[in-house]
Amino acid sequence: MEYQILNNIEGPENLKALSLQELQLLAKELRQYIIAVVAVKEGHLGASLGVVELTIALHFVFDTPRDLLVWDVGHQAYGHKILTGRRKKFHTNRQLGGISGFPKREESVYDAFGVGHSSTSISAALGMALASRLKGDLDKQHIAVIGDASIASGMAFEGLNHAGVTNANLLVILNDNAIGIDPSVGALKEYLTKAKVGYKPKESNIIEALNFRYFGPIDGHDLEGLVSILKELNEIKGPKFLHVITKKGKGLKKAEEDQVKYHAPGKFKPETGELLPKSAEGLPLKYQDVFGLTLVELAEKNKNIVGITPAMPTGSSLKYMMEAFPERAFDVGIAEQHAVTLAAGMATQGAIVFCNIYSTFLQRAYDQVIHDVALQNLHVIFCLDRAGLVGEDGATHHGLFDLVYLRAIPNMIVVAPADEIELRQLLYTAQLGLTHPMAIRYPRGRGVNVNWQLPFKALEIGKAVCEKEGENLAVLVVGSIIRNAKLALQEFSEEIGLYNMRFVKPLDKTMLHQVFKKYKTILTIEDGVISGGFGSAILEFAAANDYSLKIKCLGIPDAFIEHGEIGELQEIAGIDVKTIINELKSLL
Ligand SMILES: Cc1ncc(C[n+]2csc(CCOP(=O)(O)OP(=O)(O)O)c2C)c(N)n1
Ligand SMILES: CC(=O)[C@@H](O)[C@H](O)COP(=O)(O)O
Ligand SMILES: [Mg+2]
Repeated sequence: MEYQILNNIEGPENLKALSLQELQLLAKELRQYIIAVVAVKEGHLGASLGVVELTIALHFVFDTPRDLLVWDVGHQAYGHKILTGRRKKFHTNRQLGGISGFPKREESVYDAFGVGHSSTSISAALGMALASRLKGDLDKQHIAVIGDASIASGMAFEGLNHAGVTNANLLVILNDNAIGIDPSVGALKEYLTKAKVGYKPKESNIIEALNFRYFGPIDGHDLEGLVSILKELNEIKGPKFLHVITKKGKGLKKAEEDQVKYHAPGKFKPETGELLPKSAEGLPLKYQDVFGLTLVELAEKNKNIVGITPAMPTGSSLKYMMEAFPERAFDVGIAEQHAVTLAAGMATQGAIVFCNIYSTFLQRAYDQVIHDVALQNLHVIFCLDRAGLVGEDGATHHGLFDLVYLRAIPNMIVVAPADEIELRQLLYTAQLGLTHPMAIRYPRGRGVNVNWQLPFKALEIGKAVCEKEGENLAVLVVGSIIRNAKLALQEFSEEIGLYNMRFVKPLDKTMLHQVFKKYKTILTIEDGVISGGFGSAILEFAAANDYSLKIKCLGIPDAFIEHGEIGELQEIAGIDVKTIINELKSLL
């Protein structure tokens, strides 16, 4: 396809002179360009396709970057990136050294706020609006574009609640496509669905009740209508709310028909949307599926088992339990804080709750983990998927802090299985009448064993495994990064011992005393931040017991790690096989 208009767009200033007809052609080309690049380079697709017209209309009407535009989550901002000077770089999206898959302040002045985690846009845009007012800048617009799943999160409500009493120059645009990654849930979603079909009793408009002027719902693919209403809104001061109806995946039939799959579909044929076959035959299962399928097995045997996910049934594979036991598995929407306290409440009543949250998203519910779960020593089982480096989603999504923030909490058991079989056995162990909260963290992607469905066997809490005895040097590892350690050790003979420590808390002190008495040097390896993590726990153990061995810790250094392939990022962080080999050589 030729990009007659798009090829001449170096920034939003080039949009201003275009006619409506040209803007409509631009929408077609922009959509086509996103499809062409994402088909080959992968990434988030459906969300960006759905906001093509909205993106063009926003940059056409508003004076960006002077007017400040905040995209919630940011996975829908590909069109925004392309129109704001990154068209030629778009093919590097999410690759090492390339542009980020999410808006990022250091990447462009048009990216008013860095995003990745949901529901921050209203607070951020409100903050900007209040700051503008303090500076006397009263004409500037501050715009938050937020999806129907993201607006149902607590943070978004908090922002709306505050904005409604501020008179700030804030425009909240609800991009309502009735779906998150999975179908949206909750009473607000039901309300919005009714609003779409014309049920709009003014006196009970939830948005107007919060002191916003409400506009809509309008068709988010009608460029002319969008331009017209945005021009009107640009003249209105104070908090205002525009309800826009769009279709996720718009313009690619298959993406419209299977919106869950095409949220981030992997490679596909750009002409048809047909997914390129990816054979999984003979490959180990993904960790998430081992979690999901094992949970169903356990739930079949134990009726007290309950599952919770905050808006990630597909990504976490809790969907299997939702299908098998719909009354015992809950998708609570993007509500990590609620998910944790809900789990705590259930646990007080004897439910055995598996609360599955991506490691990075549990950060949002830290107080709930401490105050509602751990302080009351409730038996909630946190299953933290996507722990460690996640790859192309980058800094916002890596699960690198969990070992640190969980290890610090009294009563918590913190464990990182070495592979998916250990994950299965830990899930089994976790529901056997433990009296503490427990966090099981495991990585994105596939495991290492084809036969994962071994008979259930309880693993002793706080017990490490000696994989291999050595002579001078012991390598202590937690989690699936042990794979790199095993590969590295193939380069050496008998002198190096290898220990799968499994538990970060409680540590296997008996094993550690043996190790510290036997070896001269210790190397710890983890795929989390070094400061305060597993290696730190070993250093603390050594100090507490007056051991003066040489201890070296490998893990993620004190810096945010960008996006790229996991192997590339491991190299940057210094936890790849080659770096481990070099470390071992220098320690021997
Ligand atoms: C705090 C947090 N939890 C979960 C996610 C994972 N996530 C990314 S996009 C998304 C769905 C967003 O849906 P919506 O806001 O409706 O936007 P759409 O994809 O429909 O454009 C979810 C759950 C996240 N980014 N942040
Ligand atoms: C935008 C977002 O937060 C999600 O779409 C995330 O990218 C999902 O990650 P996984 O692909 O690991 O499920
Ligand atoms: Mg949505």
